[in-house]
Amino acid sequence: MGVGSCRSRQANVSLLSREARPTSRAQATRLYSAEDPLTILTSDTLKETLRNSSSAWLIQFYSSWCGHCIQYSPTWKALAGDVKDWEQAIRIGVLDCAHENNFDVCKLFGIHFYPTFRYFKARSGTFDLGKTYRGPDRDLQTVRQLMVNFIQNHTREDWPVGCPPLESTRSENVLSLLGQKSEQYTAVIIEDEDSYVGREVILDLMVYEGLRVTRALSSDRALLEKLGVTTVPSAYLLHPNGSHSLMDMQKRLRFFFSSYLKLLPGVHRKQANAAHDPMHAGNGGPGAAEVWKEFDKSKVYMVDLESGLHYLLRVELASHPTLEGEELKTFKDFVTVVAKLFPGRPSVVKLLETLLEWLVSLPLERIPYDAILDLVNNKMRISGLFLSDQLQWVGCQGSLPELRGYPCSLWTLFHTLTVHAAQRPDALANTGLEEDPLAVLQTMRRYIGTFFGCQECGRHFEEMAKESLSQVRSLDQAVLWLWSKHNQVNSRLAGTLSEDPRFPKTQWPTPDLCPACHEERDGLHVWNEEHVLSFLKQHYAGASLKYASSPAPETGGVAEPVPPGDLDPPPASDRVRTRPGNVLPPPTRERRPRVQGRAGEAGGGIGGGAEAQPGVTFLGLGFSSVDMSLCVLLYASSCLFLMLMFFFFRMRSKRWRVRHSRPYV
Ligand SMILES: Cc1cc2nc3c(=O)[nH]c(=O)nc-3n(C[C@H](O)[C@H](O)[C@H](O)COP(=O)(O)OP(=O)(O)OC[C@H]3O[C@@H](n4cnc5c(N)ncnc54)[C@H](O)[C@@H]3O)c2cc1C
Repeated sequence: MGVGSCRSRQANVSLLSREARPTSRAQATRLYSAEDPLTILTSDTLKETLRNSSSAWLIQFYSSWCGHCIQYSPTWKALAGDVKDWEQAIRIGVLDCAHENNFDVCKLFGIHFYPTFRYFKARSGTFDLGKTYRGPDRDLQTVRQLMVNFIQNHTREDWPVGCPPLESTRSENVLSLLGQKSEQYTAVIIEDEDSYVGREVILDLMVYEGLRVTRALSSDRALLEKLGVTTVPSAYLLHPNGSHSLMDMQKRLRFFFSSYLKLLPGVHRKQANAAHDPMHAGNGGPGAAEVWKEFDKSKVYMVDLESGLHYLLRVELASHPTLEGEELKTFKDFVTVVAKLFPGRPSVVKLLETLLEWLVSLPLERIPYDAILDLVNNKMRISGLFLSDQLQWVGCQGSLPELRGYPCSLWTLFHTLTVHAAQRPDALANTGLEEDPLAVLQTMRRYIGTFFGCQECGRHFEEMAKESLSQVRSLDQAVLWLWSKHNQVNSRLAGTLSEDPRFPKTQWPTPDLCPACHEERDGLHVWNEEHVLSFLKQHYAGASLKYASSPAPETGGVAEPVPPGDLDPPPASDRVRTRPGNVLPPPTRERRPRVQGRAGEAGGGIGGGAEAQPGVTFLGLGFSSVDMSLCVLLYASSCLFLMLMFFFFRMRSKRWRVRHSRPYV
């Protein structure tokens, strides 16, 4: 890119004293890390990487001491994230010429200024120094469009292996497909000749299967007329069943077109491991072993949150035999936050509140987790306390048993808690956590770091927290912080094996959920955070929250999967009212935390099975079935006693009357 901003100091650097080198080395790793969505190249890897590469490359040769390079690095990272899905066509790399190991290779490639941007063609068998970009404009959109141009400069012979054709198609090619059945969708982006939207959408979708994207030009009048296109860019969709229609887009932007197409049913990211692909798995179809429950992705399901809480309290934490010190403090804070903010059904909230009261009243410095489990399992049989011990995923169900589930519910739980903290700022009053906008996030951070089973996830989360959590100043900012960090994780995990092909990791909320959240500035997708915040509040605390009837223990049967249609709101009145007919767990000592199969699997739970005993509420007091039996017994014996007394006195008075009615002789 034109005249570099910092002149190469290779000669000088090589003369640096040994003392100066560690600084240079430390800086060399400062600008880019393995977490960034780009390839960090070195003298050992550069030539080998470029030789016969199946994709083209755009490499920034930078110097970590160069101020311009430092300032430009966020743009470069954003660009790399933006075009991550183009990797089979063109890849983004960096090489730090300030690193002493790289001096030679930078010299070999003739790098004199930093940063220097070089394009390298795909499938080049010979040593190639690349083509330097010399334009003055380095903004993200310009560079991205240049990448498209560069790909198009390839010939048929050296065309990147996985890259689909980018040239426009002719009307007859599109018209001949109308009404034809096919195994996949075909999307046609109709646009002006100088527009990049079509080519960018083609590249965005190249790692997805179940769909082919092509582009046609607005100058093709016959096509526009036939398809009824009046404005460009537009997208026309041909369905596998032969039907076809114009795509109804809220905004005619690349991000909107791409997101819409990625979310079409049957369209999913190609997996490196086909075993993960539900379309290729066993007898086919997602959740073949499970009963798949249709659900509404614009809703949050209480059954997911409660299943997550069950797993967290009875399985994840139960692997710690005792809690003490920092662990105990983290657990207490976690229970405080959920007891005060969890928008659950009364029986669950009452259980959490009882657990909190118990923890607060206990002066112990060390608590065996079994004691906590007894309470979670309601061994004391306090009426109105109940948390199902069945794992039932609805919004968090995965297409394979190992995908989604608990981690999905954990994210959902913490988003819900941050939003409820922002909606009800007084909820944490008198807990020691009040007035702290970071209360929920710090609790989450400590929970994830201390207890979350995925240690690597905890390490990544801690890095993000260290970097920016201290900048959060308000409860609203806390909501947005967690949202943006979750998106960062989504972006890092897109295309990896933990991604469920049926639920691709996208930047969330997608345009179909919140069109107003998305905007475009200078060709780059940007978030409208005001709209994102109100969307999150509505999604995690508003009408989107769907309450599910938990397994119905009253029936004495095994819990049924909860169909989304059966999801009812909780009693609106209060959070601690006992639900009539609530069920208490059996008081078995041997009771262990149990992880059950997905919904639909057989198995009793706390609430499933003949052991369940109903309780009753009277004047706000909970009575267990034992209490009730004693009452009945007492009542019956009192009646008997009164009747006996009645007959006794009656007989006595009769005898007395007979005696006194005799005339004195
Ligand atoms: C703290 C934490 C760190 C993790 N780190 C890693 C890791 O390093 N490596 C790894 O492989 N896995 C990690 N995981 C697991 C991973 O993030 C996913 O949870 C898992 O792969 C399941 O993904 P999912 O498709 O169900 O969606 P999830 O990412 O779990 O999201 C659950 C639901 O939240 C909503 N959502 C999505 N994005 C957002 C957002 N930005 N803001 C608000 N709501 C959103 C959507 O409705 C989505 O269905 C982590 C999980 C947690 C809780």
